[in-house]
Amino acid sequence: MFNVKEMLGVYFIAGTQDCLHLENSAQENLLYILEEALKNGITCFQFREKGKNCLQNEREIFELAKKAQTLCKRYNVPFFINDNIDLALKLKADGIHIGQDDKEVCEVVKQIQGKLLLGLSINNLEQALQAKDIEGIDYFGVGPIYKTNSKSDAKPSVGLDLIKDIRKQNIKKPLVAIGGIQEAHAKNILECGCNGLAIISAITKSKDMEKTIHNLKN
Ligand SMILES: Cc1ncc(COP(=O)(O)OP(=O)(O)O)c(N)n1
Ligand SMILES: Cc1ncsc1CCOP(=O)(O)O
Ligand SMILES: [Mg+2]
Repeated sequence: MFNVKEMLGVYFIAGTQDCLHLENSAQENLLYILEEALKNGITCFQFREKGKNCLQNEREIFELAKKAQTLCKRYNVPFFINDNIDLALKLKADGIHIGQDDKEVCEVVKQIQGKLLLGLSINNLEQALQAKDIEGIDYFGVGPIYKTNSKSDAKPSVGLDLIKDIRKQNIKKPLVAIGGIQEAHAKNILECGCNGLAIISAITKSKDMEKTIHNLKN
């Protein structure tokens, strides 16, 4: 239903913990920022309720995710869940994103039975080589490319070399870069062979969403 390479273009990720800097409640802020981002052309959204100050109550998380999903549906933008496979299946999300420290990827492929698109985080070339032929993985999230303030347990940043190395190995999976990405980085990253940019703070903290998303796309 969605074209994966196109979907990765401007891939926005957020949860309430990323939206504490505005006036209203973090939940209202998240939905407000998400709708602004949708209006201005993000191509994918990942609901990632995680880290310091995130919601703890399962019911609240479910209800908020559902509201975010309804917004994404209105704009025909794919809706992903981070980490929580049960939540993604329950909501009939479009996709799930998992990392190297989450459930083993082949187990996830089996569990989701083709019902969800699947993204896997890649932090080094060995991981990419290991996962390159696994059917059912739709894309790799490669990074952190630069230093990030949005994930306290992020791995050391890898720079653009990892993207170049993955493409030099002729790995064909769609790639989205993540970690510390700002508008000014977009051109360089895409020229290294990435299909898109995954972003938290450059969007949640943007003072001009239209300009930010336009610059990330062009
Ligand atoms: C698109 C995308 N790429 C990478 C990540 C990071 O996933 P992970 O390494 O599992 O870390 P957490 O996000 O779960 O803290 C991502 N979420 N999305
Ligand atoms: C979830 C995640 N995984 C690797 S870096 C990162 C955070 C990206 O956030 P930002 O775009 O604010 O650096
Ligand atoms: Mg994870």
